[in-house]
Amino acid sequence: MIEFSSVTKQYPDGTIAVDNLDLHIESGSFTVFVGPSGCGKTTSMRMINRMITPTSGTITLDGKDISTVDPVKLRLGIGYVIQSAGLLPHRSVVDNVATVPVLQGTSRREARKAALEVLERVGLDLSMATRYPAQLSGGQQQRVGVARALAADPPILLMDEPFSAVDPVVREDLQNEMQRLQGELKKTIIFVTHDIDEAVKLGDHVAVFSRGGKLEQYDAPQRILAAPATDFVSDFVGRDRGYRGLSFRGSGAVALHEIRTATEAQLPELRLGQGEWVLVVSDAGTPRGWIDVTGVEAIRAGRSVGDSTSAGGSLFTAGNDLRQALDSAISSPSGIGVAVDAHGAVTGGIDATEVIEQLAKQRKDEDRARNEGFFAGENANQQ
Ligand SMILES: Nc1ncnc2c1ncn2[C@@H]1O[C@H](COP(=O)(O)OP(=O)(O)OP(=O)(O)O)[C@@H](O)[C@H]1O
Repeated sequence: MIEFSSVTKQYPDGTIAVDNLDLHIESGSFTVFVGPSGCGKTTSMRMINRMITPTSGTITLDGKDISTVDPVKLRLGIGYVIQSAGLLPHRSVVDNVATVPVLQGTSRREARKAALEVLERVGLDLSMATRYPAQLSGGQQQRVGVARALAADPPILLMDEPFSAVDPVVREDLQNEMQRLQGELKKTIIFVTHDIDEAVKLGDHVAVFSRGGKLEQYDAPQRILAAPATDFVSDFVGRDRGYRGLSFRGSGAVALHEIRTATEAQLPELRLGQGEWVLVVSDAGTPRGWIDVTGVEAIRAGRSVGDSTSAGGSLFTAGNDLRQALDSAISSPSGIGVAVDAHGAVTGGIDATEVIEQLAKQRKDEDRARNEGFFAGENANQQ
């Protein structure tokens, strides 16, 4: 457990980077510090491993004031990942990861063996292990950065904008990997980002800071989206926060309906009315695209299947969240979102109104549960 008590950091030029911060971080939690540039996220994080010293206030780690702990010893228990990965350019990937364990006295052979295991754990192909950092992509370097921070198995991991320098697709991969890793490792992670989407995706707790180092809200991500505590938070999380909040709602209870499908071989024989759509599938049942009456006529006139079908929308898997289900429906040319199984085969469809009905039902159930809780509490008080 990490506890900030009335922590302020004022730099010598008078800048107040962190203003009277009180924060309680549970062991094993994934806490994200989010806010605009210059709001004191990095300063707050670096005070935890004593790279920066608070001007006033105390930080305790499992009840012990960290200002009384030798910084070198303290940092042995705190992994640190930064945006540029910070790898040593003249050491191979495996030796970069083995650096800290070797410094701690592990033999080079043992440390390398362990390093390979950690590299595998963060999803890096082991053929990269003998390369030098410059021979890796940005995303691969970040994986090595995470592996290096994990190599000494520290209970705490500090991550300062680790994924902000890579493209959006790689970034999503790294975020998913991080979620998977945390599911396995259960470290105490403090993660800094200025991207609210990243914050609510990764964090089980999110701390929103505003300029001047003020903590505006510290809450579960769904609460940050559903009930912003201040105007600042409401502006910061953005206008489509309601839509983004759908990602915290499971789609499991939405019944899928059957979708009319056809394989390429069946297309010339299709009889469709105006406004009707059929999903073209491979022999294995995976979606290829949508076709309507105009497309079928084009095929009969000799056009290729590719030229006669409309590309499908996004896909979702039963059990994914409502945001994915809704996105699938509204991005689909037919208005029907396509659900697939783990092998990519179509399992059914959903339209946007069904998603919204499910949302309304979940909210009604929540209201009922809240009211029942409230009246139960009231009765208890009367007794
Ligand atoms: N060494 C320093 N001396 C003076 N001011 C500093 C120093 N380091 C940071 N600051 C200032 O303190 C404030 C908080 O900086 P900090 O880096 O903690 O913010 P941040 O939220 O992490 O920003 P970013 O997202 O841009 O990294 C900023 O106004 C910054 O200019």
